[in-house]
Amino acid sequence: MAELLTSAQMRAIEGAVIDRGAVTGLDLMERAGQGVVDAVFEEWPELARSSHRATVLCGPGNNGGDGFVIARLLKQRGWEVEVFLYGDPAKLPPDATVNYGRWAELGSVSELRKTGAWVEPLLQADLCVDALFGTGLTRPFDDDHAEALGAYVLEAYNNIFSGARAPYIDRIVAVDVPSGLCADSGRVLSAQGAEETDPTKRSGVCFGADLTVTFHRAKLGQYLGEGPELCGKLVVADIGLWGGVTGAPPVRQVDAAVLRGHGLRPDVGKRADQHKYSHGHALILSGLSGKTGAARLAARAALRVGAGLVTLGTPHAAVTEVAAQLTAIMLREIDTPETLTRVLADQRLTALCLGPGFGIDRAREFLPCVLAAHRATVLDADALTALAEGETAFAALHDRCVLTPHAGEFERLFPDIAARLAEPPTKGPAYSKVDATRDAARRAGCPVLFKGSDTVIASPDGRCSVNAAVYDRAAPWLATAGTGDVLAGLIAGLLARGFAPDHAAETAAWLHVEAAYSFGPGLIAEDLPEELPTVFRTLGL
Ligand SMILES: NC(=O)C1=CN([C@@H]2O[C@H](COP(=O)(O)OP(=O)(O)OC[C@H]3O[C@@H](n4cnc5c(N)ncnc54)[C@H](OP(=O)(O)O)[C@@H]3O)[C@@H](O)[C@H]2O)[C@@H](O)CC1
Ligand SMILES: Nc1ncnc2c1ncn2[C@@H]1O[C@H](COP(=O)(O)OP(=O)(O)O)[C@@H](O)[C@H]1O
Ligand SMILES: [K+]
Repeated sequence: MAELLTSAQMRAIEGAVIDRGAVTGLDLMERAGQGVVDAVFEEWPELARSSHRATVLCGPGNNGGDGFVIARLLKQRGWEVEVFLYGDPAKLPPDATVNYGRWAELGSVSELRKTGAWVEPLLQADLCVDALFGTGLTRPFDDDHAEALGAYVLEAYNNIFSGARAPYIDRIVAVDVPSGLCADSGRVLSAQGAEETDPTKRSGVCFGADLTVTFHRAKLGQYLGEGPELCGKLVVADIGLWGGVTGAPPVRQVDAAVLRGHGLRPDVGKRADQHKYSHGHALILSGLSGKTGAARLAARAALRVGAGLVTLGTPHAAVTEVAAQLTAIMLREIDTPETLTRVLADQRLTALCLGPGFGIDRAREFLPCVLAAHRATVLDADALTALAEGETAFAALHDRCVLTPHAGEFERLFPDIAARLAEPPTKGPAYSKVDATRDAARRAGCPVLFKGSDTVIASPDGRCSVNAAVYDRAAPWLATAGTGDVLAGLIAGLLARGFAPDHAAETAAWLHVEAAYSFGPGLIAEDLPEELPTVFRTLGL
């Protein structure tokens, strides 16, 4: 299980190991610098074959200290290295001071001045090392030096509005975190209101990288928001630390191991002595004629993910349309909440899905009955919009529900939380999608799955995981109509099988991306359920 750390958690792990006397901060800094150099040569083997030119930008903290180590290690390999320091050498923290001194025996340190004397060497270098700020970033680039850097980065290199990257810096490696990016939130810190007085500050500035080498464990901000785009490629270097997060529940990255823990494995998956009712029965409520596709997608996904039976609850007027397109999925006429209540008397119906293509008016009408049934329930799409309208419905949510909002639905459901998340992040650590989803789950009293390429799943007790479709799992072709309906169906199918709501959400989110990734570009929502058998085979199920 991979934990994604906040800056504070990383500091605590480092502090605990140092306090035990097992290692010194100086050792860790040396290993960190070596880890970056190793990763650079792994990524760009051509740089390892002969000596080259590097420009190293060091900041005022230990991230800068790592930069001095890297400068020394490259110099010792015969590289031509120029080092610039942003800050006062007399104020460097102790380990960085030692490494400043060691570097000073080999080369000079220039001040990272407002005049931008460092820009030219940077452009001519074969490698630029960004060791300005790491996990200690507390505010945006905000003073004179930073202004020059900011203006340069903004104009020439990495304008986060346009996403434009400078074509002329060959290779940029970020030490730990791209400078300017908040390691906890994946957001670029920015000065509030600055754009009104100075156009160069109209947004946050971040030194986007081609390669980011982080230490011990990945940080949350490398998987959230703009983090993946700005990190480029992410490598985690082992620097000999151990131990995980204590106290608050850690944020986990959903992976195959997490899924096996949730029961998606051969021995407790499906056994030969079981029959279809052992695997539960999901009821997916369908919309009116012309809107039934979404529920059919969800139903297909529920069946493929292993629910023993799946029934589509269909309004009378849509029965012919739906029936014409079903085979293994069953159909039941459900026109009113009263009929639904009668249908739900059958306790073998183990999970419900309300929302996809359902219609907001009908969702408003059915929601109280669905919630009163106290069955494991996915609320998606129109059900979320209806839920956002009424305090009574919201209060009726129970811990067997799962909410699956995308950003727009999240904003309707939790306007104050969304507003906080939308505020410019002026201080580090900034409020993150993880914080927002945790707050939402606490308020709702049930797991919330907040969609996106950085999907976050949180439970009311603070447990939280990230299922990010980024780096080598990027599947941007998931952004196509109907994939959300498939996700809702996957969750419903897993709920029907008896998965706990948060486990169902995590498992479904992971399989969803895995199926998309396995299918590849050209994917449409219909393909997702059909790709599941391949994913299961790959998992050895
Ligand atoms: N933890 C570990 O296990 C290991 C950590 N290691 C390395 O240490 C790094 C963390 O070091 P760190 O804590 O010294 O923080 P860092 O990112 O260098 O910056 C802090 C300095 O910047 C300043 N500052 C902040 N924002 C600013 C701004 N906008 N503009 C101007 N100044 C600003 C801030 O000032 P202050 O907020 O105090 O005023 C402070 O002086 C970590 O990322 C990794 O690379 C490895 O060596 C080995 C193992
Ligand atoms: N760029 C992306 N990378 C990975 N997954 C994405 C991306 N964009 C959207 N998704 C996923 O696709 C699904 C879209 O769901 P949703 O917004 O409800 O769409 P729809 O209502 O059309 O089904 C979500 O699971 C979301 O996490
Ligand atoms: K950095």
